Amino acid sequence: MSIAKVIVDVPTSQTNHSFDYLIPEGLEELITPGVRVSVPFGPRKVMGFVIAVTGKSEFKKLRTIDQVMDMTPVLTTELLDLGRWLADQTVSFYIQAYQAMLPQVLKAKYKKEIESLTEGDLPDHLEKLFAGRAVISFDEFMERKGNYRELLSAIHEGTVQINYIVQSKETIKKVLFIEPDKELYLLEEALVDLPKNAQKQRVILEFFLKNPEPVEKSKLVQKCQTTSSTIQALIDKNLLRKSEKKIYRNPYENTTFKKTSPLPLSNQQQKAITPIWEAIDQTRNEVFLLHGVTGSGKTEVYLQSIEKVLAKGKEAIVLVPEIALTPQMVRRFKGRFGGEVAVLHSALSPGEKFDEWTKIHKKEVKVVVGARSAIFAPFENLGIIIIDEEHETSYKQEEQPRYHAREVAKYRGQFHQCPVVLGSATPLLESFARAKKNVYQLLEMPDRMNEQEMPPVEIVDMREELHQGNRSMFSKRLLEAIRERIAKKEQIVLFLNRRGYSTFVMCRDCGDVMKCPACDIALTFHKSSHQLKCHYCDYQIPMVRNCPSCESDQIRYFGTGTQKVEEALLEAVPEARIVRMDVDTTRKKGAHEKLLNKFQEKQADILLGTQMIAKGLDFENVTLVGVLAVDAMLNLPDFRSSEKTFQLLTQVSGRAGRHKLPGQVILQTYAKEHYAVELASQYDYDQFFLQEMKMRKNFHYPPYFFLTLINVSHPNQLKAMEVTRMISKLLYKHLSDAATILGPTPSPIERINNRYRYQCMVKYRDEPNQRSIIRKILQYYYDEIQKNDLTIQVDFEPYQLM
Ligand SMILES: Nc1ncnc2c1ncn2[C@@H]1O[C@H](COP(=O)(O)OP(=O)(O)OP(=O)(O)O)[C@@H](O)[C@H]1O
Ligand SMILES: [Zn+2]
Ligand SMILES: [Zn+2]
Repeated sequence: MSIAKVIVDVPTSQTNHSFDYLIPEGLEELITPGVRVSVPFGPRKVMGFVIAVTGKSEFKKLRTIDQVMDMTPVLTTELLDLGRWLADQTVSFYIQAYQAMLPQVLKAKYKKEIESLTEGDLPDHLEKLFAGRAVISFDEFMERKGNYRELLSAIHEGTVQINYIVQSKETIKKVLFIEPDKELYLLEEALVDLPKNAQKQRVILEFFLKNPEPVEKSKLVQKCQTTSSTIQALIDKNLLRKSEKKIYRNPYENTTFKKTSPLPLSNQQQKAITPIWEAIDQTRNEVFLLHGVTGSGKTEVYLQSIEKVLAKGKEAIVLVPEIALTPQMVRRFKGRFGGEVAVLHSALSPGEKFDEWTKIHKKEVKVVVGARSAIFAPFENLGIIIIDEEHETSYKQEEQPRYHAREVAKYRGQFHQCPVVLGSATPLLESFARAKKNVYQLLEMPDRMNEQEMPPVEIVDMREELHQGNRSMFSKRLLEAIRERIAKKEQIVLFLNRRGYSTFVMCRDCGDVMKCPACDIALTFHKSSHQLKCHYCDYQIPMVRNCPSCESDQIRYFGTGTQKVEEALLEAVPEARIVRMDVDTTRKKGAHEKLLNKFQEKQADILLGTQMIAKGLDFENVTLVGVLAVDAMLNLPDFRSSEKTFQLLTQVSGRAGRHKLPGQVILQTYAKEHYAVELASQYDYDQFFLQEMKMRKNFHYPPYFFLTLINVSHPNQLKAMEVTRMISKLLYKHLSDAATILGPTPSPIERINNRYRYQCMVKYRDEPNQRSIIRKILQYYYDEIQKNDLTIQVDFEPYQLM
């Protein structure tokens, strides 16, 4: 008796364990761990993942698996274990973890078909089923009681394959091909016999005599300047035939990638890469922190590390933040490794993502470059994992399972005994601290490739501007510099810092920002109550009229949009040709690339945008980078606001003067003396690290303490508050005395979609029981979550504190 242990697609705490099902006869070989099945569950049929197969069960009456959904496992045993670990770490359901590892399309409904790949005969039963056809539906195979064992061995031999036919339109791309239906000499004869007036048909036949391969119909029409009816006429004569092919939609199809070869490494690159190469050679797991300034040539180090891995027949995962996954970036990897590379990012349609994933699953590629979820690429022989811009917050998933790709990378690195490389010009404080303690091996690349100094940074004090009567958002200095570059036909990147929303209160006269005395984060202005509140603890004061430091009445809250900036800029510099890049202008697919191309081809002088232009861009002609309002980020109610500001300023500055022309950076701020601004302008990461670590120590933040953020929301404000208070109480009671529980307090964004949001936060160093306590709390509220519209989110080591 064979029994499968199945995790069913019913995400509740009662069902968060495996269920035993009988494996029907004949399916024993097919049903292996990692395969999805359809099983009866209560009155319904649900999908489930087989996680193990055993010979016995402690239950007497077992139901039987209804159908098998995959012919080959979609999750490897490594990923099955990883999913379990992930669910435990993030206090989510096993099913959520498994689903997170697969492309969206596999969660939807789809049909399967079996395609014959052989010219010769298939095994008996199959041959009969196929009856000369190239493709049959899987349903037919089931209905006619096909032989699974035969099918499976045919799959292993590669004589048939299973195709997933996804029913949403955008996910399939079938292309019509035309090819000769007769031997070539017969085509030649037909050509001679064609009537004189069949000139158009003649062109097509001549084409095929020269190129007898199947050709896409649309290309044929184009190449022969012909029409469908002419082609059809030849098909009717049985000279040509149509065939449909499912092809991989290659999102970069129309881009040609120039083949690049490895560059001779600079001294610092050589020094950095040697220990990575050694780890690859010795099949040894180690985490490297590659700290290299912008333009130091980190990417080349990645490329040549991967080359080594490929030479050993192994595979590589490269993670790049979503917004840095530009065609420029993709080009660097495809240029070096060509068809070995799959690209996974969110701008692809579900179908395209599925195609890329399939290439990985079928082992047709050896390198994947992608955003966060690419960390789950089902490779089985990993030789390296690289995370570029490791400090980026987009590596943390902000829904269940709330995992961080870095932690998953470390897990997989250990499993495969391969190196994990974290690269950044501004490593996350926690990572740098680990490197200092030798938990990670630190690799430093302090110099730029072009051996130029980093571009000089000029800080403009916007308070001064105001005092001199300039109330606009551009300083005189910045406008002057912009005009100068336009006159010289050089280009400008203007960066508007506008992350999230800005409700901090600042004095425009002296730059003072209202902060919580206990938590050192900016207070948030609440319009409804006219109060200033801290979002970590419950400190609050009435909104002030005058600045407590300088008495000025120029105290107000802050924020502006890119569109407004564009208008103002055009007024000030009418000759400027501006490309604006923000969420609005890049909504359409391909828009991002188009805008960048426009700028690249110098059809614009100024690239104006938000964070999406801060990273990865490399334009030769950019000599000026301007940052309009540094302060918006500096004053987010987030203990990482200084660090994020430092990172962002460093990244933005890194866009200037990357090639021959010298660059310059102008930062506009009301907080000239802030250490994050000052040290960023000096590119002094080490000093920033020391200063920031002091703050973290004083106020008990990471890396000295860990945080857990619990967010409760409900349409009724009192309810949300009450539940949060109860949770705080329970945590206080069950955690150790060394843990601090802050709150309950309203979340920085107090209400979303008419739901009130409250939060509490745990600061702790070591609470081994925390996860099980939180699981119990969640179970306690289970009914209310199900029936009473309550949500409770738990975020371990949160990155978003809104
Ligand atoms: N060994 C080398 N020889 C010559 N040129 C190189 C070499 N390595 C890198 N470069 C070039 O130097 C420039 C900067 O390198 P790269 O973009 O890899 O730096 P980076 O550290 O990844 O920068 P960023 O963090 O800003 O993205 C690129 O134009 C790259 O082609
Ligand atoms: Zn003031
Ligand atoms: Zn506070």
